[in-house]
Amino acid sequence: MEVRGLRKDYGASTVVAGVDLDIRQGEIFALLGPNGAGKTTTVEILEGHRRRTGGDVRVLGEDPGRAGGAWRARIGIVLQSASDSAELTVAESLRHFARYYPDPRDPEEVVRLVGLEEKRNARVQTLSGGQRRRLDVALGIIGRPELLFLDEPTTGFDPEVRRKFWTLIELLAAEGTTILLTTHYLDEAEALADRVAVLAGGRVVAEGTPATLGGRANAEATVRWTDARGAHERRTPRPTSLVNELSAGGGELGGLTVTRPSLEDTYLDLIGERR
Ligand SMILES: Nc1ncnc2c1ncn2[C@@H]1O[C@H](COP(=O)(O)OP(=O)(O)OP(=O)(O)O)[C@@H](O)[C@H]1O
Repeated sequence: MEVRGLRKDYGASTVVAGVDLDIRQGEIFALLGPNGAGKTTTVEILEGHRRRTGGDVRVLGEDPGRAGGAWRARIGIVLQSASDSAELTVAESLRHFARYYPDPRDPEEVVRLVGLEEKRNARVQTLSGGQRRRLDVALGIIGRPELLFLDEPTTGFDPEVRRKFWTLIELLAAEGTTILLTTHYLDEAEALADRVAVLAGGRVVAEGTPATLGGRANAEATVRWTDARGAHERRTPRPTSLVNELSAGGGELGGLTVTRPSLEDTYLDLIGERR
């Protein structure tokens, strides 16, 4: 997927202001950013659900603004709020949507993948919020997409289900599915994404692997330790030297920790919100 100079205006206000992205096949890419940053707008343009004001976009080799049904069958979409087929059961809706695709997954397999076996015969309207979201994910992957868009996929998931969902996403990526997800959970981005981009005010303010984003890997570290005089904390760009110095006498340093900024610290710095 290649995006160059993507722009979206609503009247006089520009909500996407020149975004460039390259997402490789089989990659898990996370789009981060505060509310209103332009994530959903960007993703909806890439899905062909919204017109752009400017820029070049190629998704699976085609312009989503012009692509037809064959292209659409190659992508899977999980929106923030899904359309409803509340009268059907879980298994029925999966069978129903499978018919739209040339090479769908087996609906029973998909029920298992998202952990809805016990609810396979339940009507959609009786599902809990988190179960409903799992069905959304199931519907997003039923067509065996080459590219899967996930807009805040795990909102409302309990911790165990979130972990299972991460495993599912990793499985799909291992099969070669390209995944673009938006999320407000930085632990999710850190666990899943090969690369992340931070969007703020309609611009990409940083891009990289979760480990190196915003110079994180080489950022100033905080060294903490405790001795007879109490607890100490020092920030330094060269923590190894400091620890060497402190332990020169050969003694153990009590409670020694060396920490770099977390992805969340880095993210908050990037969007200008760090306390
Ligand atoms: N149809 C529309 N008309 C006018 N403004 C819009 C429209 N859709 C979105 N916007 C504005 O565009 C900006 C970006 O919205 P968008 O939904 O892309 O943000 P987001 O990064 O996905 O936010 P969130 O994290 O809250 O989902 C917001 O200021 C929003 O109010």
